[in-house]
Amino acid sequence: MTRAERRSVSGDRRGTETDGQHRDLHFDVSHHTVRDVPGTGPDGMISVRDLGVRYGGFLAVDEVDLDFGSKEITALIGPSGCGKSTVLRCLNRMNDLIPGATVHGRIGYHGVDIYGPSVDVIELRRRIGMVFQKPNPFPKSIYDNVAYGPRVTGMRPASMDEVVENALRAAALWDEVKDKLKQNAAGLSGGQQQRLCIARAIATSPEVILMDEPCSALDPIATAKIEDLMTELATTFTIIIVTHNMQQAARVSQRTAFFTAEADEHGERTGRLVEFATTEHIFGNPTDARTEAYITGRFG
Ligand SMILES: Nc1ncnc2c1ncn2[C@@H]1O[C@H](COP(=O)(O)OP(=O)(O)OP(=O)(O)O)[C@@H](O)[C@H]1O
Repeated sequence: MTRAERRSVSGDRRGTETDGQHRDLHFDVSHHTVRDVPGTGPDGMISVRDLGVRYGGFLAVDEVDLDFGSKEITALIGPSGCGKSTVLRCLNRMNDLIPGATVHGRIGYHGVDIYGPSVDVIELRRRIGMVFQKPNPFPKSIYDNVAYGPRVTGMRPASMDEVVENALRAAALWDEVKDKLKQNAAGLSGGQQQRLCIARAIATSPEVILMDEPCSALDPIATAKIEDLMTELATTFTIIIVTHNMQQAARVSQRTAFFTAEADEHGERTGRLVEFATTEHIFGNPTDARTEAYITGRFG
């Protein structure tokens, strides 16, 4: 099937649907046991085919094909404006929240088209959580921040205290906050707040955690802690991270996707995937000259 044919099959998806419209719809991937899949390579848990995104008339990114494997860390890198965050946001349909954003192509999650008509977007985002660039805890207690996701997604754990403790332990924050769980999260340091946001994402038992430049607002010590944490989390979760920091991509990820945006004859800069390979290959022996120029600091 050609790209054009695939596009007409999957069609354009408006980005203006609200979560509420999908609340009654079921997104059932429970028969897939991804935790049994060895994390040795892209196993197609998430497969992106011919993905493109428009913001109004502007084609921000196009023709993206990627496969993400379970329990590994994939880094999305490239110069500013090449569409890394846009692609990341498509993976749990966060672009639905941007008025005027339209998505075409296909994203399969355990073989289910996440833009399909029967997908429950709330459930999708429970399974594919997100951590943002700037730590954004809610103006609530540490405990309530972590309990928030399980509460709003209707999880009924036997013990919420246990869910909160486990998530905070997994985010390497428990020891620092266990005696002040009722205090407001705003009192934590930036690095602690970001680990709290990771705990908040973990609390809903996701399979995948998307991270959009999670360390860019942090100092080097807090960054090192989050990087260590990512490596630890990847034994349980699949992590996809957007980062500007190439050393970080090289340190933490097993696979790297390099994007760039070159102006076409009309001057429109559409982001495209240049190369997707093991991190070792991308940083040691890239195939494309543009990748090499970027990782050696000659452009971007
Ligand atoms: N909400 C939006 N509305 C309109 N255009 C947008 C929006 N978000 C992103 N864009 C545009 O889409 C293109 C890709 O942006 P995106 O943020 O995905 O790139 P990026 O590679 O993540 O950039 P950066 O590294 O600077 O964060 C850019 O030209 C950007 O200006």
